Amino acid sequence: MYVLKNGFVVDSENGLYGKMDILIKNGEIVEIGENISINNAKEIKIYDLSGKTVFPGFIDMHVHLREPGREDKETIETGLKAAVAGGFVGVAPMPNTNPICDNKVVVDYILNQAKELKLAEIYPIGAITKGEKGEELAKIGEMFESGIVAVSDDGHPVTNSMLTRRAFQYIKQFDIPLISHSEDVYISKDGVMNEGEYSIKLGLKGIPNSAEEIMVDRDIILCEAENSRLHIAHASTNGSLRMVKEAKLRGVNVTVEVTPHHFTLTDEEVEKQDYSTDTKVNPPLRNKKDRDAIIEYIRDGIVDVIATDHAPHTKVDKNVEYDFAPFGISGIETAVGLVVTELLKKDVIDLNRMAELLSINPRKILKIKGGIKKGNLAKLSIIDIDKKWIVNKNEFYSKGINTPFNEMELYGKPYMTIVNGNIVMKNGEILG
Ligand SMILES: NC(=O)N[C@@H](CC(=O)O)C(=O)O
Ligand SMILES: [Zn+2]
Ligand SMILES: [Zn+2]
Repeated sequence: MYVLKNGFVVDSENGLYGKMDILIKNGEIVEIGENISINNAKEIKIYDLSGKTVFPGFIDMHVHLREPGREDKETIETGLKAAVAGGFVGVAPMPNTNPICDNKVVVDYILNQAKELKLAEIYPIGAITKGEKGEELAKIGEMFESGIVAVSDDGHPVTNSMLTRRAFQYIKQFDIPLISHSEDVYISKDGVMNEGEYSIKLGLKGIPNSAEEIMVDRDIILCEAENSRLHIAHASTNGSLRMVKEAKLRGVNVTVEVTPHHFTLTDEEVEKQDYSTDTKVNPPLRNKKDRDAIIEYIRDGIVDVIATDHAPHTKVDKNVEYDFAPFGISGIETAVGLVVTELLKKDVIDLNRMAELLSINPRKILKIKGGIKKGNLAKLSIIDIDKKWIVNKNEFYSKGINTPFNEMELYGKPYMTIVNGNIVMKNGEILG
């Protein structure tokens, strides 16, 4: 039994906003209130959270954990350590592992690994198509029985529109979303960065916005026609978000996420960082207009979720010419700092909206229980909002140190992560 004292608690879903104590017993929240009186004080451990903000546990609904198959890039264990260090109580890993998570055996394996570790919780995403090959539907029904929360072929689009239409029809019975990696591969082919001023200047092949937007449009059309559920992954352009907004206004069941790297950086970074392959990501860092548009769509409520698309790679894989490096940024340990620095401190969002983007909305989309409420298991992200810190990739728990944010000064450091009542991270230390 322990009590979290004097933290500033933020959870609009449960009408909480203010300095409060939270009493936790056997993993459960048993009391929330101002100055909870503690009778037999000796048996109760007290954590003073003065100056810290207590959020309902953050869920990162888009990560790549690389296990099974590429344990040199990340394992479930290193990925979940990185998650709790980054302030997340749960993550949804994408199925582009080896083997692909397209059947119940892989889903069960992932769930079992995570259960033993007792770090962050894991909510697997199953493939839409067998082997993410885009040829025939995967065993979505049996994966759902095992516990997948969504389907996606992330890493690739499902190019065949008829097959995508069938997927939209099929998932309706499970009420799970199809998460779209929106990319027209004929348009993006061989591209390595955003198409524009900088791709020309740097002599690199560009990926235009249209490669993304055509598929966002297609998937909205298919979702609307089938009255199904769509979630757009890593939206990076003004056009993508404009189409999502229009679809939402029409009543289409579509949600959208953006990543910290897309709302923070632009394609200019490829030049600034001297062709560092840590700036290479899919979709690419876009121009300033698109970056500013993303921020406006976060401000006006159209963006539902901030997800990291945590994509760890080895140094060996990244340490090649720009053209040949894999796409991806290791992002789960810098996400909260970037949200605080780039959005909260700049008044794009407030504390309530931050809880919505990182906890309430991802839970709604994936149907995960949570929230700061009597009787619920304690899943909490406790953040030191005003703490300044400097990103040091060599201190990452993730095996992937492929970050374009190294040495950046940020506000907002995760202080404590509580999963099912267990304090799994405190002050940067993982407590097993
Ligand atoms: N985002 C990336 O640049 N890379 C992801 C794949 C993906 O999210 O599409 C990866 O798996 O490495
Ligand atoms: Zn993707
Ligand atoms: Zn991804």
